[in-house]
Amino acid sequence: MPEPALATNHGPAALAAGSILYLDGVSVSFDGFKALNTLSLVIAPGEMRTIIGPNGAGKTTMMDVITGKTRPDEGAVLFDGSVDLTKLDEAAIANLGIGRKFQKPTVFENLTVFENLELALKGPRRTFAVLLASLTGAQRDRIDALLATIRLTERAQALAGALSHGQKQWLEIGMLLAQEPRFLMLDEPVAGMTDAETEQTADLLREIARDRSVLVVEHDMEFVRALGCKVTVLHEGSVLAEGSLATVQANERVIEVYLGR
Ligand SMILES: Nc1ncnc2c1ncn2[C@@H]1O[C@H](COP(=O)(O)OP(=O)(O)OP(=O)(O)O)[C@@H](O)[C@H]1O
Repeated sequence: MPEPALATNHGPAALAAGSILYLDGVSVSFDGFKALNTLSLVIAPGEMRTIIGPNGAGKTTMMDVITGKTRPDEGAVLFDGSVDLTKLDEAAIANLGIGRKFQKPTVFENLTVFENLELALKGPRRTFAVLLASLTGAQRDRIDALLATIRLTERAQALAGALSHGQKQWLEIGMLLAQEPRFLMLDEPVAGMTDAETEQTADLLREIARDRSVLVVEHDMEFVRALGCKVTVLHEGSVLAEGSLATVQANERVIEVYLGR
């Protein structure tokens, strides 16, 4: 039998094969302005990655492309090595196990913390009728585990509306985790949090990244440092630098972009 044509360990196909998320040469234009400009990025299974970059660098557009909200003009966007996300709608992409947390928490303020998680649990009936049906022991255990992960065990019966801003963010992370995502994106999760909450959020994210890939878009450099993962710097829709936080902070081009020189 002849050898397969792609019997190389180096080409794009090989890079994509071992990845959870693979972006190659992705461009998006709005009225001729390139919000993403041949962006390439590879995230490994189980990896946590932070994306930083000045305002307008393309971070939101990149997440919109991954979740199917925005279609790229060109380029490859593959999930799990081979699933072409540019061919799927937002619901299908969410069903693949790609979760996204927006900056502002969106929890049901008039329900308890427990009920919010109950609603979010993976299942065929994600409606309020779920709250009337009794929980199985396994579902109850799952909610208890989620409460522990998001540090809200003590607040399980509190109304979500009574939580602090940081706790609301954790609850929403718990609601996303309830859907068992394989790849979770978070947009500035610690904006508006106290220092103590920010520190706990870094611990929380490191914990959840043990079982899934996590991408964090962030401006808070202390938080980025606490996450301790590889950092990608976006600028004008492309990758400007990539590496440890110390490496990218020492990069001349990164310094120029951030200081506006
Ligand atoms: N729907 C749109 N129509 C026109 N221009 C857009 C649209 N969405 C984004 N842009 C432009 O594309 C560029 C990249 O925007 P994007 O929101 O992706 O950047 P960002 O890195 O998320 O910035 P920020 O940190 O401010 O949120 C910006 O110049 C923005 O004005």
